Amino acid sequence: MALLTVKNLKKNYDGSPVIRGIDFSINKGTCVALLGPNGAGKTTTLRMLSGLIRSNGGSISFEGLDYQTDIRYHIGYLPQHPVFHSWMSGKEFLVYVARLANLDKKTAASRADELLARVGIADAKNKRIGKYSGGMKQRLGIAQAMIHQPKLLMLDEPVSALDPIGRREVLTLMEELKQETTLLFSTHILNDAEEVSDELLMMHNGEIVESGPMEKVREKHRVDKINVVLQEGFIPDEDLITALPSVIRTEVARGVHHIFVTDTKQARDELLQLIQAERWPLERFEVGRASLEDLFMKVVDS
Ligand SMILES: Nc1ncnc2c1ncn2[C@@H]1O[C@H](COP(=O)(O)OP(=O)(O)OP(=O)(O)O)[C@@H](O)[C@H]1O
Repeated sequence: MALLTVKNLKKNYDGSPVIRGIDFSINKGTCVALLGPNGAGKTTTLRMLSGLIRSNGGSISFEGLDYQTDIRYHIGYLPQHPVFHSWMSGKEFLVYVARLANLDKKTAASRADELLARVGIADAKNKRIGKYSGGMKQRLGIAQAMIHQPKLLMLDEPVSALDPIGRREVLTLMEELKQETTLLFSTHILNDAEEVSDELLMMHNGEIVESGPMEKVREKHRVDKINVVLQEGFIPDEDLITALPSVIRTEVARGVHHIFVTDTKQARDELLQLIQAERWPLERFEVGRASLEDLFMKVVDS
């Protein structure tokens, strides 16, 4: 059974639809990226799932229970802009959050220590949060979301505001956490979705425009292309390339000829024959894979 099922979920703001009747489900043990540009409706969706705001229609169920039953206890949520008391230490903050989640004093302290170690900031547990780096704060935020051992961990844009080091720290932590819990995170950064998640929910203008396992989605929107790099300074006759039966069009960027084709196998043979016959100084030849960005553009344009 799916852990979370969403059916025809809607949200309006000031009478205008922001979430336009979305459907999806999340299976236990998966890591799902809710991917979409700014304003697509990701935060609004996560806020409805976390029980922070009400929907204007549709249903959300968790392990078969509808949201009339309070299922918030099963969900951990890290908002896009978490607020911390900067004068508290990391440990004090987690104990405070644990007490709010109804854990007794002793359990709260041991759970705080366990989580500080889990997210890799145990050494800084007595340091004031005001002195933490962005990556450390985000890791503390994830620990906060996990305090009550939720079955589903939801993170809203967990790495968007971080510098490269912080991003790496948090992405590595997410890689580890996805082995232990079901994870749903939102992002507008295609690479992050690609790196961490197994499944995609692509959102655009309040709708889910594509969803499914990463590889399946890739396969469905496959763009066949071959990248060719010739010796620097050598300019081939582009017309010879576009005249090949399997070639649709070509683009040249930073010395790489991106050749979009109908059939990669046939195009590979035709291109290699041409390069050999014309004695072009070949440096690199690779059968390309569409980037997630190509894919996203294709999905939202179609
Ligand atoms: N409280 C609100 N009142 C009115 N409109 C809102 C409110 N919250 C969000 N919106 C609007 O709803 C739409 C979706 O916003 P949302 O924050 O869910 O998108 P998002 O995909 O999370 O984007 P971002 O990454 O920029 O936060 C936007 O047009 C936004 O302006």
